[in-house]
Amino acid sequence: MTFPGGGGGAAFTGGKAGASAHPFAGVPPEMRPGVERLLETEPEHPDPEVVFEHGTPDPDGAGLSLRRLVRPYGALALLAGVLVIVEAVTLQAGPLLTQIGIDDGITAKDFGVLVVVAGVYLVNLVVTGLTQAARVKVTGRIAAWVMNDLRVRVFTQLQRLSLSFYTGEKAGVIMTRMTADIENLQALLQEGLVQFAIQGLTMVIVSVVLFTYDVELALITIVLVVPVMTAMSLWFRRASAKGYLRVRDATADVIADLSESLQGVRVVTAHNRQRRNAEHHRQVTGGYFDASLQTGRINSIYTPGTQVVGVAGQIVLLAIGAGMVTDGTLTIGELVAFLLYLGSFFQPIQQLVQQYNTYQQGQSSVVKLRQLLSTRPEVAEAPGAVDLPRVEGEITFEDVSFGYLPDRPVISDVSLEIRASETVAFVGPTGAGKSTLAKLVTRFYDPSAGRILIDGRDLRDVRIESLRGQLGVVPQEPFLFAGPLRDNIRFATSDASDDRVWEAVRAVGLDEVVERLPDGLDTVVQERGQSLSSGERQLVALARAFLAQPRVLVLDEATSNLDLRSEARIESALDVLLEGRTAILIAHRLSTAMKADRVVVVDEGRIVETGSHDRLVAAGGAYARMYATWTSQAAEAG
Ligand SMILES: Nc1ncnc2c1ncn2[C@@H]1O[C@H](COP(=O)(O)OP(=O)(O)OP(=O)(O)O)[C@@H](O)[C@H]1O
Repeated sequence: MTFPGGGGGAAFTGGKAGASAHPFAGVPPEMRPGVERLLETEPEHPDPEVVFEHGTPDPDGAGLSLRRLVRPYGALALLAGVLVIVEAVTLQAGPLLTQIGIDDGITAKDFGVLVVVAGVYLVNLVVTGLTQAARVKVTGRIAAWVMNDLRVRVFTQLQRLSLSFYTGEKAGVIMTRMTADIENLQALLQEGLVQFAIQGLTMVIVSVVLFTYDVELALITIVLVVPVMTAMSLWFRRASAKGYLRVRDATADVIADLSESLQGVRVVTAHNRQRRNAEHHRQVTGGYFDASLQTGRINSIYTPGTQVVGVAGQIVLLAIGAGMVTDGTLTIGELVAFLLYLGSFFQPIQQLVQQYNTYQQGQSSVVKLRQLLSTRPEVAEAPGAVDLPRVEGEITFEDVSFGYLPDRPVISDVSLEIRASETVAFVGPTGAGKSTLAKLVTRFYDPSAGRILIDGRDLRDVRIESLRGQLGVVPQEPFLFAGPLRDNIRFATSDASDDRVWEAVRAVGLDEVVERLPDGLDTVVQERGQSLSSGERQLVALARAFLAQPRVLVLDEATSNLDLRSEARIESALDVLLEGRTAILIAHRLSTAMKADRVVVVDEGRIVETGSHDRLVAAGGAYARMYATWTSQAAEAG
C-alpha cells in the first residue's frame, strides 16, 4: 500500500505497488505468509496525479466546480443517484402500506392482507436499510476521493505561488482554505447534495401521492400551509446565509490569530505579551461566539416554527378529513395515509432549507478555492524557457528597477556586474534594498524594468528549477523542519549519502554539535528549529548549502549577536562555503564586508559606491563614514 502522494521511497513499501522491488526485505521467512495475507486485504491507493509546473496556475483551477470535481468518479456518482432514488421511493412506501392495512385488513377484517402488508413492510424496511447503508458508503467514498485530490491540488498550487502571495496574505487565512473550506465541501459532497436530492425527490413523490389521494385535501394543504412555510423559509435562508458568512469570516480570524501567535511565540514570550494576546484572542473568539449565537438563534426560530405550522396544518386537515370520512368520501385508511404523507411533506421543506446552507457554504468554498487555484504566480516561467546549463556564476544587473507595490519603487536603475567566483558584499542602511536585490537574483520576484543575467542569460528565459538548482540561499533566520537533523541538512539534496552529509557537517564545523546531540544526525529537531541555538541553526543552514554545492550563493547574514566562538566558527564555515563560487553577502558586520572581494554600498534603492574595502575607505565616501562609525563603536565596546 502506498499512501496517496506519499510515493514509495522506503525499502519496504509493501502492497502490490512495492512488489517489484524487494517485497520482503527485512521480513523473516516464517512471517511472510502472514504479511502476504495482510497485504491482500490492504486497499490499493494509487498516487494522485500531481501536475507541477513553475509559473502556471492549476491547469483547471479557473473552472473548478462541484461537477468537475465529481466527474472522474462519474460511475460511482451514478450508482449513488440510483441508490438515492430507491431510498426516496422505499421511504415513502410506509403510509401506503398503512392505508392498505387499515382499509383492506382491519376494516375489512381480512387478516391475510394484514400479514402480507406486515411482510411487505418488513422487506421494505430491509431494502431501505441496505440501500441507505450502500448509499452512505458510496457517497463517503466519492467525498473522500474528491477531497484527497483537492487537498493535493491546493497544496501543489501553494507550492507554486510566488513569494508575493505569501507576503500579501495571512498564513491563517491560507490555512482556512485547507481546513474549513475543504471541510465544507466534504460535508456538501458526503451528505448535503444527497440529502438535497432525497428531500427534493420526496417532495415530488409526496405531492403526487397527496393529489392522487384527494385533490380537495391536497389543494387545502397547499393554500393553508405552503405560503406560511415559504415565507418562513425565505426569511430563514436570507438570515442564515448572513449568519454563516459571519461564522466563516470569524473562523478565518480565529485561525489567523492562532497561527500568528504560534509563529511569533518567541516574541510573545520575550515581550510579556501572553496576557494581552490571550485577551486579544478572547475578543477574536468572541466574534466567533457572537456569530454562532446568531445562527443558533435563527435555527431556534425556524425549526420549531415550521414544526408548529406543520402540526397546525395537520390538525385542520384532520378536522376536514374527519368530516369527509363521515360523509363517506374518504376511507379512514386514506385519511391516515394522507396525514402521514403530510408529515413527510413538511419535513423535506425544513431539511431542504437547512441543506441550502450547507450548499451555500460549499459553493462559497468552491469560489474561494477557485480563486486560489487560478491565482497566477507572479514569477512566471516563460513558455519557451530552457534549462540553464551549469553556470560559471557571472551575474549582471542591467538598469534594474523594482517595487513591491507599483507606486513605491524600492530599487531604482541598478546596474552591476558580478564576476564568476567573486564575493560581493552588499552594505548600507536598513531598508536600503539589499535583501531585495538578493531576492531578485534568486527570482523570488522579477524586476519591473531592466533585466538580470546569469552567464549572459536573462533569468526570465531559463527554467526556474534549473536556476534555483544552482543557487544556494542562506536566509537570515534559517528555518528547520520538524524531523531528523539529517533530513534538514539534505533538504535540497534528499538523496545525499550519509558520507556526503558528514562531509558537509565537518566542512562547516557542525561536527562538534552533531556529536554532542543525543542521537547524532538522527536527532529530531523541532519545527522551526527552536530546539537548536541560533548559531547552530545557522551552521545547519550553511551545511545545507555546502551539501547542495550551488554555483552561486546568496547569504543574508544573521544580525543576531553570537558569542565569539560561534562567530568564529561561522566565519570559518563561510570561508569554506565561498570558495570557488560566486557569492552575494548581505553584510551586517564589518568583518564580513571586509572579507568580500568587492563592497557594494546600497542606499535608497541605488548603488552609491562600489570597490574593495581598502579603496572605499580611502575614497572617504559613504562607506568610509560607515567604517568610521563601526570602528568607533567597536573601540567603545572594546
Ligand atoms: N514584501 C514586501 N512588501 C512591501 N515592501 C517591502 C517588502 N519587503 C521589503 N519591503 C520594503 O522594501 C524596502 C527594502 O527592503 P529590504 O529588505 O531590501 O532592505 P534591506 O536593505 O535588506 O534592509 P535590512 O538591512 O534591514 O535587512 C524597505 O523599505 C521595506 O520596507
